[in-house]
Amino acid sequence: MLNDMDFIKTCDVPGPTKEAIRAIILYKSAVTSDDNVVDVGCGTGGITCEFAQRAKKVTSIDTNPEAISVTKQNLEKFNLGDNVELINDSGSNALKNIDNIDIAVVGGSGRELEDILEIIDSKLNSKGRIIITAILVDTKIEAINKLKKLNYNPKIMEINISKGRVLDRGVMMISENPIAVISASKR
Ligand SMILES: C[S@@+](CC[C@H](N)C(=O)[O-])C[C@H]1O[C@@H](n2cnc3c(N)ncnc32)[C@H](O)[C@@H]1O
Repeated sequence: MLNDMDFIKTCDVPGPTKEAIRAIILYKSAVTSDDNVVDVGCGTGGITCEFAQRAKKVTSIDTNPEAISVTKQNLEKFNLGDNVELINDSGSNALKNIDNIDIAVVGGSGRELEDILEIIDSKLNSKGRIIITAILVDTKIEAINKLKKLNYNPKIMEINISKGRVLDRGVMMISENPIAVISASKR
C-alpha cells in the first residue's frame, strides 16, 4: 500500500482516500491482473494508483482538470501509469465510451450517481464489482436504492478509523472522517 503522506495534493484536490479505506476497497474488489477498472472521480489518484499496481487497465475520470493533473503527477511520482488512461469529463459522459468493465469504483459523482450506476451496470462484465464510497448520508441512501433497483444485492459498511499518534507521554488517538463503502457484484 502507498502512504497517504506521499501523495501530492493541492488546495482544490485535497488528498487521497485514506490508506485503510483503500485497503478495504482493494479487498472488496478482489482485483486481479486480468481486470479492467474504472475510477470515477479519481481526485488525487489514491484509488487509481493502488489499482494501477494490481489491475490490467485503469481508466480514471474526473470533471476537475486539476484532479486529472494531480492524478497524473502522483502516477509519475510512484512510477506508475503505463496502464492508466485519464479522462477529464463527467462520469456519465466518459463511461458511455468505455466497455468491458470488471471493477467500477465511484468516489465522486455529484448529482450524477444514479445515471453513473445505470451506465456502469450496462457495461459491467458478469461477476463484475461496483464499489461506491460515500460521505453524505444522502449518497449512501441513493446508492443503495439505485443498486437495489438495478437488481443488485448491495452491502454497506460504515468505517470509523482512528490512528494513534505516539507522543512522549502516551498515545493520542485521532479520528478520521467516517465513510461508507457500498459494494455489489453482478450475478
Ligand atoms: C473525494 S474525491 C475522490 C478522491 C479519490 N478517490 C482519491 O483517492 O484521490 C471526489 C472527486 O470526484 C470528482 N467528481 C465529482 N462529481 C463527478 C462526476 N460527476 N464525474 C466525475 N468526477 C466527479 C470531483 O471533482 C473530485 O475530484
